[in-house]
Amino acid sequence: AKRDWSINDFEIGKPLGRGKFGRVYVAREIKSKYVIALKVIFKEQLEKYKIHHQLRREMEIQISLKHPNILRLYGWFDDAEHVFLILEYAHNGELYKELCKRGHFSERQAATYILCLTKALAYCHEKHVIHRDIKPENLLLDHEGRLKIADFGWSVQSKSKRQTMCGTLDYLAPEMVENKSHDHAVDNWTLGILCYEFLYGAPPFEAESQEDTFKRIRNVDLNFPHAPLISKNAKNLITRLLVKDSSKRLSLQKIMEHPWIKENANHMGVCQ
Ligand SMILES: CC[C@@H](NC(=O)c1cc2[nH]nc(NC(=O)c3ccc(N4CCN(C)CC4)cc3)c2s1)c1ccccc1
Repeated sequence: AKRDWSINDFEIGKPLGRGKFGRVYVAREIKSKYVIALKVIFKEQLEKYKIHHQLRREMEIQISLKHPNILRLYGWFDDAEHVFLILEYAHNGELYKELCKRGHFSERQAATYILCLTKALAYCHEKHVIHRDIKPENLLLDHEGRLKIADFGWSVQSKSKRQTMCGTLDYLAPEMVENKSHDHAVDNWTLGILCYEFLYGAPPFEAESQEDTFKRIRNVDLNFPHAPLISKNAKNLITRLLVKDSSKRLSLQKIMEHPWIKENANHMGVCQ
C-alpha cells in the first residue's frame, strides 16, 4: 500500500540548491538509510503565483516517468506550510558545473550525453510529455556520471555564476521566441543547442542583450569557431537540429542513428 510519508521519516542534510519556489536538501530516510533529495516548496508561494495546478500536473508527469536518464520522483507529502517532493539523489551534482570546470567536453563525452538525452526525450515523447526544460542547469550526474534530467520547470536562481535569466533565452526555439504553438520538435532544437554548448562551452546564439539573442535565434545565426576544432559530423548534426522549420529538424530516431553519435557515444553502460 502507498505509505504516507512525513517529515519525521527523514533526517535533513545540507542544502543542495535554492529556487524561487523552494529549496532542495540532501536527506536520508531513517528506516532504510536511503539517501534522497528532498525538495521543499512553500505553499504561500504556490498561492501567490497561482501555480499549485501546474505543480500537480508536473508531479503527476514526473512520478510516471521511469527512465535511467530522468531523475525519479519517488513520492511526495505536505504539511501546513510546505509541499515536499522525494527525489532521486544525483551524487555528482550539476552537469553544468562539470562543463564550467572543463571548459568544454570531448566529442566522445558530448556524444554520450546527447545520446542519453535523446533516449530520455524519446521516452518522454512516447508518453506524450514534451518540452522538458533541458538547459544545463537542469542536468545532473549520478554516482556513475550518468546524466539525469532534473526537471520541474521551476526557474531557479541556481548558485552557479551564469545568470539563469539570460541563460534561459539561449535554449528557446524560434517558434517559442515567436510565440507560435510549439510541439515535440522544440526538444530537438534544444538538443542542437546543448550539443553545441557541450562542444564549445557556450550556447550558439549567446549575445550581449536579450534582444540580440532573440534576433540570432530567429535568424538561426549559427557559426562554428575555429577552436576547439570539432569534427564535420558534429557540425552536421548541430546544423540538422538548428533548423528554423520545426518539421525539418532531425528526428530523435535519426539522431540516435547519426554517424557522429554512432562513432563517438558510449553505447554501453553509462547511458543505459
Ligand atoms: C535543477 C534545479 C532543481 N534541483 C533539483 O531538483 C535537484 C534534485 C537533485 N537530486 N540530487 C541532486 N544533487 C545535487 O544537487 C548535488 C549537488 C552537488 C553535489 N556535489 C558537489 C560537488 N562535489 C564534488 C560532489 C557533490 C552533489 C549533489 C539534486 S538538485 C531545483 C529546483 C528548485 C529549487 C532548487 C533546485
